Amino acid sequence: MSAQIIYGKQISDSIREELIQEVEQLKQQGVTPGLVVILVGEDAASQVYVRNKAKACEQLGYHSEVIRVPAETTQQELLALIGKYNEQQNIHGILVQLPLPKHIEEKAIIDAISVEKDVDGFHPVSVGNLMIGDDALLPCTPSGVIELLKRTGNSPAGKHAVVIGRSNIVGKPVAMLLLRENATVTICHSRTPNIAEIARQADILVVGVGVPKLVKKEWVKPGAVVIDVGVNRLPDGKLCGDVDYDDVLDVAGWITPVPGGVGPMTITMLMANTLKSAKQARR
Ligand SMILES: Nc1nc(=O)c2c([nH]1)NC[C@@H]1CN(c3ccc(C(=O)N[C@@H](CCC(=O)O)C(=O)O)cc3)C=[N+]21
Ligand SMILES: [Mg+2]
Repeated sequence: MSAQIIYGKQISDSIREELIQEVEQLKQQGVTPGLVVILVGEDAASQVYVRNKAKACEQLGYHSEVIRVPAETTQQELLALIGKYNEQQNIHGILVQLPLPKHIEEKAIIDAISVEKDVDGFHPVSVGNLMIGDDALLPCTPSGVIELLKRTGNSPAGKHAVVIGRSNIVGKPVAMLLLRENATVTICHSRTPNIAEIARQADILVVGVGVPKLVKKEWVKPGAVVIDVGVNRLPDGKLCGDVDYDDVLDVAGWITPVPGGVGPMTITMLMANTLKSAKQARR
């Protein structure tokens, strides 16, 4: 028996088809969704993501701007740039690619983005809205994970979901969304002594830690849904997840590949957030 593969790329394509319909309606009302992506410095991995985001904007007919500034850009200069786009009417989403160079305080940058345009869902107010359950722009990777589960018939309700990783961009928000979807949620991290044992209790296992091939078949309950959020660039240039895919394939019931799993969904949810923000800006 081999796991069913969750083709995030295909699911992402069909969501984009749905979005295109909505974009056309909005455009008839005179509004074109607009996204600006700001890239500080020359990080090679970031270049790929930024290119994929621009491609998605083109596919959906958004207005998109990619602003590349040098690694030496000061925090003050970056804040001024954000201030400009906060005011700019044709821009509905602002994404500053992380990580930033060390001399820039990430928190100051995230705080400066207007909540209405926070399409990453990283602003403290967005995070608070997520916690409370209010309508918010949700972080893209976590909401992509939920979409993958729902659209493959793996609704989290009543399931035991185990999240490995507690980052602000993946672990914590994905745990909160799973809770909102009525899963019973356990969060494991680097100081959890018996991770494999806990992971093996999961009906849904979500892994986002940045350790290539950490999760082996002994960590997985037969038939479990395994969602791999890891995007690790190996020395040979290949992408690899946090799950040892080949090892886990025969045990899991469902599994996301890397690439082609969660990654494309992240970008599609960014497009969905930008559209949502553009719709809200009409009023
Ligand atoms: N402010 C901010 N927001 C982000 O959302 C953000 C960020 N900073 N910094 C970097 C991470 C990483 N990230 C990815 C997006 C798409 C793919 C993606 O499309 N992956 C494809 C393949 C890409 C490839 O081949 O390199 C896949 O998995 O199939 C991966 C990773 C967004 N991030
Ligand atoms: Mg992926």
